Amino acid sequence: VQKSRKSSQNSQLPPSPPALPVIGHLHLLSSTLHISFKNLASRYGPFMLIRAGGVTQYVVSNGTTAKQVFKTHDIKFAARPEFGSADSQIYKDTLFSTLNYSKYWIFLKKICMMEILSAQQISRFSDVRKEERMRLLQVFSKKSEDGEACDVGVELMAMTNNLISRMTMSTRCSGDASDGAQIREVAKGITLLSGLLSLGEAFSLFKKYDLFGAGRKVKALLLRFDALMDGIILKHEEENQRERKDMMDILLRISEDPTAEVKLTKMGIKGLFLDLFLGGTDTTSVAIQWAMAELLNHPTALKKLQNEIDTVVGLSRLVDEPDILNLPYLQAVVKETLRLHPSLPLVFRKCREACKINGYPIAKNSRIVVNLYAINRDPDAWENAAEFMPERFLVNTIDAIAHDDPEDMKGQNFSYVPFGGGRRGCPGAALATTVLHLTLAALVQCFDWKLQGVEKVNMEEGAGFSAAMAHPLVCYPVLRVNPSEVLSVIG
Ligand code: HEM
Repeated sequence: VQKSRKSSQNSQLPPSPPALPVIGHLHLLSSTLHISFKNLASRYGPFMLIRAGGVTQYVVSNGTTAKQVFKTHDIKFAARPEFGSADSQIYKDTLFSTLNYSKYWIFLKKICMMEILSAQQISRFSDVRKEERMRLLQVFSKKSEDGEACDVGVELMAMTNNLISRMTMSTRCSGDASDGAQIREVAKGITLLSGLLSLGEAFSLFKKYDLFGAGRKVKALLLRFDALMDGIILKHEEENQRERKDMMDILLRISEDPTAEVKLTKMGIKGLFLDLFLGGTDTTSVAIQWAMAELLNHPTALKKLQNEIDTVVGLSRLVDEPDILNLPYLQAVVKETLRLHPSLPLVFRKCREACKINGYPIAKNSRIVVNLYAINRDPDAWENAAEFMPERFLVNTIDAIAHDDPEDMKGQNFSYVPFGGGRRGCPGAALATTVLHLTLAALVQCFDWKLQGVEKVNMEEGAGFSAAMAHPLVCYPVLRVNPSEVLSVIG
């Protein structure tokens, strides 16, 4: 066993656990990497060096250190490290989430923020969200009528897939043959395999050999995705008279604009679409699922939320998007859920230019992992950090963020970073929170939720990078307000 690299022994390097030859710290890491990193940080501090296989990375675990990555040196850390899976990545030059910081990435970011994920574009699709919410409520109503249990995650996943599919290309994922359904299948496969690849990649042991064949399978899926996208693009070019422009219409318009600062190619459009499907579906449905699980385990919070909705919205109509502003407890429940369960708990960045973090020199091209999970649960920043306490967001204390601060979801307070931070932070945060608020509100307005055979939901976290629940959330909806009846009231 090598000697621990304590800062006193080598002031150029941050603290690091004792390492084994060749594998380094691999033996200290589990498949829930964010939890392993958090546990190690409680011993080795908020900035530590972790070596696994051939990869050395700095791990950031508190708000003050994250602030240096997300704000002080934001532009220096605005790049992603290369992943070995890039070898099988046909979109490696166009995938927004993995692109290096470049003129092209800046161009795509502008398209995201000003066009396809802008507040205006999101609000144009509020009726689509309402329809999909209604479908979801009807599925649960039927289960309630039949006295059947439901797997909440499966239904939520179908809803978020339909939402993204309709916003991106005006089609639902219904029926096995629909474009949406096929894209969903391919994206699901890619997510699964990329999880495997990135895990191997994080430890860099199997990278060269692709032992599980995941690289080859990802490539095959990407080729299928590519062919599907060709068909979708063609259809959009033929039917370009849609009254409401979806994301594909907007991107095709930009691709044909001779004055655009950068040429958006068809490959570029496909890469961006892949990102929207990979980044925008599971993340949101997993967060709603965690919120439901926390509420089931905290019946007083569930009751309080239902009372707030009953008082503000009443029982004669369904909660709707303009209501969110008047539902502070709902906002607090969503914030507290994302604090405890950030859907992407680890953020990977690459250093573009040498700088210092916490006084330690960081060389160009070093890998940095920001552990959002550990930061959001830092006991120095949050009282009873592991407890689900939405009330903390209702008061303006030193460790709580004022619920009316519009910046607090965007990682401006660096002890609360569910969407990462800085210029590379999540561009879908506004869409995600809109969907989260409304779906959760509708689910608890219309139903009481019961467990059977167990007293508490098992909150164990699943393996991989997505921080999903390890066990399906299976429960019984009991009708409170019949969505079909109130729908007829609001027309
Ligand atoms: C609860 C839901 C969501 C959570 C918790 C979440 C979280 C994150 C996080 C932590 C990052 C990395 C940020 C960083 O490096 O600092 C990210 C990146 C990204 N997210 Fe989200 N996200 C969510 C929903 C969405 C949605 C709905 C979309 C789009 C439809 C989206 C699209 C993206 C994209 C494209 C990136 C890559 C950005 C880049 O590399 O510049 N996300 N997200």
